[in-house]
Amino acid sequence: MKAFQSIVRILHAHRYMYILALLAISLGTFFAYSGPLVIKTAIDSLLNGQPLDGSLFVDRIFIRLGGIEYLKDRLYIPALVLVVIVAGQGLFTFVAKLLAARAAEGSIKRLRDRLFRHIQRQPYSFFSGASTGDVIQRCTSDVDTIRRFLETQLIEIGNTLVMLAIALGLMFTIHKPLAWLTMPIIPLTLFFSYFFFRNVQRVFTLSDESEGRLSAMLSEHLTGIRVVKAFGRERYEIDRFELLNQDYRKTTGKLIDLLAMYWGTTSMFSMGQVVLVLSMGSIWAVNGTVTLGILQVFISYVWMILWPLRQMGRILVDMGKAFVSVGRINEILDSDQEDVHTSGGTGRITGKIRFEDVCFAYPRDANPVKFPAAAAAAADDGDGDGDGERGQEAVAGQMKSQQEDVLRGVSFDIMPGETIGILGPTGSGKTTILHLLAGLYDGYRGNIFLDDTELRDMNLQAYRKQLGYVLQEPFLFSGSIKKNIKMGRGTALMDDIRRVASEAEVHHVISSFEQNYHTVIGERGVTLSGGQKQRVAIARAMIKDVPLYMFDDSLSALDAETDAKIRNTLISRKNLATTLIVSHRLSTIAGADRIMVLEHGRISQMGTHRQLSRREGLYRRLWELQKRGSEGDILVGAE
Ligand SMILES: Nc1ncnc2c1ncn2[C@@H]1O[C@H](COP(=O)(O)OP(=O)(O)OP(=O)(O)O)[C@@H](O)[C@H]1O
Repeated sequence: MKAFQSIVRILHAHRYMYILALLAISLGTFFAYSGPLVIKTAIDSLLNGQPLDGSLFVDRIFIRLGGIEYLKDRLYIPALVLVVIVAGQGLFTFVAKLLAARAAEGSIKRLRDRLFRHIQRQPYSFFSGASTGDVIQRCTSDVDTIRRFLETQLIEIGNTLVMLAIALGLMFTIHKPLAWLTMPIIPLTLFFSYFFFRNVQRVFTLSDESEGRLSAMLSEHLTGIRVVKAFGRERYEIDRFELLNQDYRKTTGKLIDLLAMYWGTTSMFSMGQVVLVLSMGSIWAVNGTVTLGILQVFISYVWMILWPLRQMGRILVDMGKAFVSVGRINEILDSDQEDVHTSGGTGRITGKIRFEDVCFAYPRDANPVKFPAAAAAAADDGDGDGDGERGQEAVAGQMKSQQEDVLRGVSFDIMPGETIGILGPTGSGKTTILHLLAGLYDGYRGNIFLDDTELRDMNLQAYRKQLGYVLQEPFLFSGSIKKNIKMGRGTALMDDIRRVASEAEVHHVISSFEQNYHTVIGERGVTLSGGQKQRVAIARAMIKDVPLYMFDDSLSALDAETDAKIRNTLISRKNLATTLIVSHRLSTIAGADRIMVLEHGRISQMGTHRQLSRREGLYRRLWELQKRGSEGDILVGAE
């Protein structure tokens, strides 16, 4: 029922067009049924001389056109009436299909827009738990399943109902006993179709989920193809794909089997029905109980109602699929959007930050959408032995650990314009601090103040516009380098773009490309190295000219010299903006105003390089290691 309501909601904006389409298809059906009636009246009255009793509208038309005697000598007139009827049927069917297609396309466009808008407004946690391939499948394949249903099948449901109503009305007016004989096929087919529909829904859910797993695997595989190649895992991946593909084929095969069973059985019903009407009708015609014209009408009508009745199977298949797809799309649409506190403060921040006893655990099972593909991937331990159980245990264990605090009572103050280096072993919570500061996760305990406003009371959209955040894994969009950098500030001029690119030490690289800033990167363009990508991402953040910058290990792919140059630039911008630099490289953060050392989700040390290099602790140990090694950089974790 919910799925049906959702379909109505999807159609709502184009409901009048759809109603017009239904009206047009009903008129088309009316014309279709009028044809046999004209032939019946011509046979019975014009050829066999029966009087026109006026009980049917066709009789009345014949009387208006001049009556039996007049038309007998002008048989071309009933023939012309037939031509008009056929043309009318064609015209109205065309109009109905056109309107239904337009209404469906319009509704589906709105649905796609709504889905994309909704996905954009999902919290960060949605994406960390999402299976990209599965989400793409919901936005494309599932949406298309609904489009097909709305465009072709929904109107057919209306058409079938109208056809049955008109046919039954006419048949009972013309000859009651023959009309009763035509009835058994209707409940029989509807009853059978209902069971068929239930089964289709069940099997299509399996098939759609199976397709989701296949899409997810494909999307992940294409993203990680370099790892696959580097580890020589092609055979394993091929086997995994073939297994999923086989599963998809199997579930789709079940659907085909169901359809074949449906067509076979309803064919049998239909033939039985035709034989029944034909044999009884012929006996009654021989007895003189029915006229030849009436028999001809009934044979035509039986065929005419059989087709849409049997079509019910196809309609129900598509309806079952559409309901499943609507359910999968609703899982996304029903999930809560990110609360960006639009009513909160939108003022410009100065870059003053205060963490007060902040504790945080990543939310468990944060994604409300069930991703069968992700579950299957989690249960696959990669040794190809199908040992799902151990895999499932691993997932449960992982879930448990996710509930533990990853930040444990973190407190610090940062003044506007300060540069803070954040250092700590892997998993100590460095990125988590930046995540919280960017408002990507709520649910922390304690307080985070920006100036004197708690983050929870700030308008996140307005606040995030004041952040320059360079993520650990820089992502550039397909398009020109200029377009990518301009994402930071849409109004930026070419001079600004060149300036920030120089500051990020990437201008000379871009200038060496034939089309310099217009060089297209990504799928259809130049592939940048890891370090070049990082630098373009840094330029994109720098062009924002904001009071707070956060660099999450963003200089890691750079050589020591470039790293030093960018650091100097950041330091020379001192007092312009507060800057947080997370790094594993000691040299990257040694020049910061203060350094925060994180261990196991707690701040173990905080101070200037001078202070920390003299104090007992992780920083000093690392610093001494560096001094002893003197060559190269010391990376935290290599201790
Ligand atoms: N989205 C997430 N869901 C659940 N747990 C997470 C998530 N992101 C990180 N964690 C966990 O939180 C802990 C801290 O992670 P965080 O990314 O903050 O560490 P980090 O110090 O930045 O590490 P690295 O130096 O390797 O980047 C880790 O144990 C990690 O497994």
